[in-house]
Amino acid sequence: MATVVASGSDGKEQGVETSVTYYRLEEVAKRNSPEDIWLVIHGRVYDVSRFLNEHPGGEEVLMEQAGGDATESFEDVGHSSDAREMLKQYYIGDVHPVRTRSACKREEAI
Ligand code: HEM
Repeated sequence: MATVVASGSDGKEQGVETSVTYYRLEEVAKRNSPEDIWLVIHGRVYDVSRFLNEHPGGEEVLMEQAGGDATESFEDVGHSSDAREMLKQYYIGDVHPVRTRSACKREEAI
């Protein structure tokens, strides 16, 4: 009796078709209060509102980066792979790849 193991040879694993929400930096910048705080790390947007008082590095450092690009400070700390894994829980979308007028119009039309 042979056992055939399907190993996703077509490469269509989950995640391939998922849609991404894009946020403009202007939108992210508004989320800078302790109740509503977003950060950008490596072009991805994270809503860390519910993580503020759980962050082992304290809430102050997150507040300092609120609404902005925290990539450099995140990397400077040398966060562990556990910390990087945690990012997924707070991921809400990507930074809008293009900031041209036509791209914005296209987005509004969707
Ligand atoms: C959603 C984003 C973040 C997550 C999930 C996160 C997670 C963590 C975790 C799990 C630790 C414990 C140490 C480790 O495992 O590396 C930590 C420590 C720390 N984090 Fe973050 N962090 C985030 C963003 C930031 C940002 C933007 C800063 C900005 C400066 C920062 C500064 C620190 C500092 C200073 C420590 C303490 C390091 C130490 O005492 O050794 N973190 N963070």
